[in-house]
Amino acid sequence: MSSSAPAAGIFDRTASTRSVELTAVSKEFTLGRKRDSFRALDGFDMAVDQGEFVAILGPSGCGKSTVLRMIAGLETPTSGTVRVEGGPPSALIEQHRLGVAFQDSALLPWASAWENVALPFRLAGRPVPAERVRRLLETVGLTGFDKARPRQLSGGMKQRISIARSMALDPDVLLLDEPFGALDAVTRRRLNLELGGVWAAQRTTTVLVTHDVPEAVLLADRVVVMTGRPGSCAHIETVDKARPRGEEFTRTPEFHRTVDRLTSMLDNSETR
Ligand SMILES: Nc1ncnc2c1ncn2[C@@H]1O[C@H](COP(=O)(O)OP(=O)(O)OP(=O)(O)O)[C@@H](O)[C@H]1O
Repeated sequence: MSSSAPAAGIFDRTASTRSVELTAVSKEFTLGRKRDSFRALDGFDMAVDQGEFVAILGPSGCGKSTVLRMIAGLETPTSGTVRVEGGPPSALIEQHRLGVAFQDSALLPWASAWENVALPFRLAGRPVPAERVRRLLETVGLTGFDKARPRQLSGGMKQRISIARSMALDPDVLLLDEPFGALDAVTRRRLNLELGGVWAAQRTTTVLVTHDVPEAVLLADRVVVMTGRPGSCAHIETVDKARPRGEEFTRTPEFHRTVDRLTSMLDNSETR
């Protein structure tokens, strides 16, 4: 079901199918008045093919969110390059071809579920296609909640709206940073299965940052395991399992072996 490979060489794929590419990326942050700097990422390489789902696992503080923020154009590398769909991240953002959902669902509190999902169309200055917004709400299981305000919804429902919103403009690349991190284990598992189903139908190129090893193995085509800070790529796991992947996949010995192997890698990763 799954296969391990050393970090080097696994991303040896044709450039024409490549969607996201980080090459020898390092990031230094400046801290405090003395302007001390510290290195968060060191020579990080990653490539994601079009239509691929890649999950990033790593110890706390190893730079996972920084990687995602670079792909989203919110941070720039100190050295190395970040290319998305063949150009700098800014090009994709200007064209509204990037979808983002983060841990805190960041919904507009005064707006209805429907208006929150419609927001990307308004920000892009496009007419809101009511039927598409309705279908997005249906896709994430929120039919009938279109008029509800975020405070009237559970945490899981808010995250579903956030994910529906990130998919609204049918982005070329979807970035998910711990989208289910604040949820209880049962809700998280259910939403994992739902996201897997939605994703299997759309196959949007996706990068997911997560602390949850089963979530990564269930959802991803490949799992990147990072070293401790400064973060680099320690290992890549290919999860070679057909989609859609249902709950039965999570009960297979292969699933548990892969989860155990990646968990022990994370347990052993130390700050360099
Ligand atoms: N804007 C910033 N200025 C200074 N340091 C930063 C900044 N952003 C991130 N860092 C630091 O860079 C390191 C990596 O942060 P990042 O949030 O990317 O890690 P992470 O792997 O996502 O962590 P976690 O798993 O705990 O969420 C951390 O030590 C963090 O404190």
